[in-house]
Amino acid sequence: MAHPQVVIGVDSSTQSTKALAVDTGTGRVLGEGRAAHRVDSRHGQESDPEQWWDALNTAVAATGWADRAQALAIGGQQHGLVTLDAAGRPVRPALLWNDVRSAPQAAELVQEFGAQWWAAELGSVPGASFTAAKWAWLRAREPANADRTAAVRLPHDYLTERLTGHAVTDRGDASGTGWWTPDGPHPAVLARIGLDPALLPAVAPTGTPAGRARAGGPLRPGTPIATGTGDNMAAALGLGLTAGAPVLSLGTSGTVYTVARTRPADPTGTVAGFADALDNWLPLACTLNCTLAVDRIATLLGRDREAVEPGGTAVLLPYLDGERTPALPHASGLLHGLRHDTTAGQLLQAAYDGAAYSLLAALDDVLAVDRPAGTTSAAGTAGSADTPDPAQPLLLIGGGAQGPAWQHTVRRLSGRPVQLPAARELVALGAAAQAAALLTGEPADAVARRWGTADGPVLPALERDDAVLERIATTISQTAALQSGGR
Ligand SMILES: Nc1ncnc2c1ncn2[C@@H]1O[C@H](COP(=O)(O)OP(=O)(O)O)[C@@H](O)[C@H]1O
Ligand SMILES: O=C(CO)[C@@H](O)[C@H](O)COP(=O)(O)O
Repeated sequence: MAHPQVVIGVDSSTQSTKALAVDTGTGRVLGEGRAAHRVDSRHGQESDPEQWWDALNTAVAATGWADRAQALAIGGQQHGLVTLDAAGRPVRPALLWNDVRSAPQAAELVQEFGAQWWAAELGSVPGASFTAAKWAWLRAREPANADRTAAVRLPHDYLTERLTGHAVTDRGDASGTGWWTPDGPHPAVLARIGLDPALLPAVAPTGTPAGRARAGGPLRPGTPIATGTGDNMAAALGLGLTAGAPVLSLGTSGTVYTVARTRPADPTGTVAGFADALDNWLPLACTLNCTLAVDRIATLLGRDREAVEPGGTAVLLPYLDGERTPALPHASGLLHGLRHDTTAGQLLQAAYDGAAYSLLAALDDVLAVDRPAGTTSAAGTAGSADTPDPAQPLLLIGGGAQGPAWQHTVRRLSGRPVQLPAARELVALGAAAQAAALLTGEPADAVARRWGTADGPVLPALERDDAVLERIATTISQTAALQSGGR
C-alpha cells in the first residue's frame, strides 16, 4: 500500500497545544499529541511564550509523524502581545487575549478616534483584547519593556518564526491586532500607540508559505511551513465554512462567527471585523467567560458539570474574568433572583444560560454583515442569496460542544437546530488543511470540505426560552455594579 501524504496541524490555544497528523487524501487523523500551558492569573492573564514552543515540540513529537510530515501550520490564540528583544527572547510574558488590564487604554483609543472611525477604518472597535490596546498598556505601564522590544508578534507568528526563522503573519490573525488593514498597518494607530512598523512581521499573501523548517525544531529541516492563522480563522478553515453558515465555539473563550463577503463595520464593537484566512471576512463576537467559568461554578457548587436542573428564577452571570461581550471589562460574577426553593442544579443551569446568552444575542448581528440594509433574516423574505436562514443549523464546536448540558442550553436559548461535527479539534484540522493546501494547490477550505469535517448529527430545534433571555437581558441592563465589579 502506498504511504499516505501526511501534514501536521497545530492548535496553540490558551490552555494547551494540540497537534494532529492528518492524511491529506482522506482527512483521517493518524496521530495526536497534546501538552498543557500554564497561565499566570495573579495580575492579569499572562503566559511565557517559550513554554508554547516547548509544548509545540512535545505535541508534534507525540503525533508520531514529526520526521515524516510533509508540511505543518499553526492556529493560535488570537490577539496576544508577544514582545521579543534583539536576541529574539521574550522581553516579558505574553499578555493574553483575556487580560483586561488594557481596558482603560482601549477606552482611550475609542474615545480619541471615535467608534465610527474605528469601524470604518479598521473594521473593528478595539476592546481590551486587541493587541493595540495591550501595546498601549505596555507603553504606559512598563515603558522600559516597550523600549527594549525589538519585535512584536502574535502567538502563532512567534511559533512560526521559531520554526522557520522568518517573521511572517497572515491577514486573519493580523486583523485582531487593531492596526491591520488590507493596505498595511494603519499609520495613525501605530503613531498613537508609539509602535514602530519595523517591529512587525510581514503579512504573507493567502496561500503562500511562511518558509521551511530549520534544524533544531520538531520537524525534518526543509519541511514547508504554512503561515498559520488565528484559532477562530483556523476553525473556519477546518469546517470548510461557507458564507452565512453560523458557528458557535465553546472553549476557554466563547465565540460566534460566520464567513462574510462584506467587510464588517460595527460601531457598537460587539462584532469584530476580522479577516478570514482566505480572502473573505470573519465577523465574530467573543466572550471571555465560557467553559472554564461554568466549570468553576460547578466546582463551587460541588456538582458534576452535567448535573443541571431546569426552572427557577435565578440569573447567574459568570463574568469571573470581567467580560468582553457585553463590554464590561471590570465586571465580576453576579447572582440574582435567589428564592428559598432555588436548587443547586438550577444555579448551575443559570451559569450555562448566562454564558451562552451574550453569544446568542450577538448572532443576529454577526449574520447581518452580508445582509443588504432593509432586508430581514426571516426565511422567505426579501434578501440576497446570502440571507441567513434561521433554520440553518448552528455548528457547535470546541471542547464544550461535547457536553450534553451545553448542547441543550444552546438549543433552548437559540431556538435553532444544532449540528455537532464528528471531527474534533477543528482548529488543528484547519491548520492541517492549510498545510495540505500548500502541497495540493487547493484552497484550504476546499480541502476541509473534501475531508467532510463538518459532517455530524443535527439535533432538532427546541422552542426558544424567551422568558430566560428576557430575564438575563433585564438583569444586565439594570445592574450598575457590573460596570465596576461590585467594588
Ligand atoms: N465532555 C465535555 N463536556 C463539557 N465540556 C467539556 C467536555 N470536554 C471538555 N470540555 C470543556 O472544554 C474546554 C476546553 O475546550 P477547548 O476548545 O479545547 O479549549 P481552548 O479554547 O483552550 O482550545 C474545557 O475548559 C472544558 O470545560
Ligand atoms: O480573543 C479571541 C477571539 O477574538 C479568542 O477566541 C482567542 O482566540 C482565544 O481562543 P481559545 O484559547 O479560547 O481557543
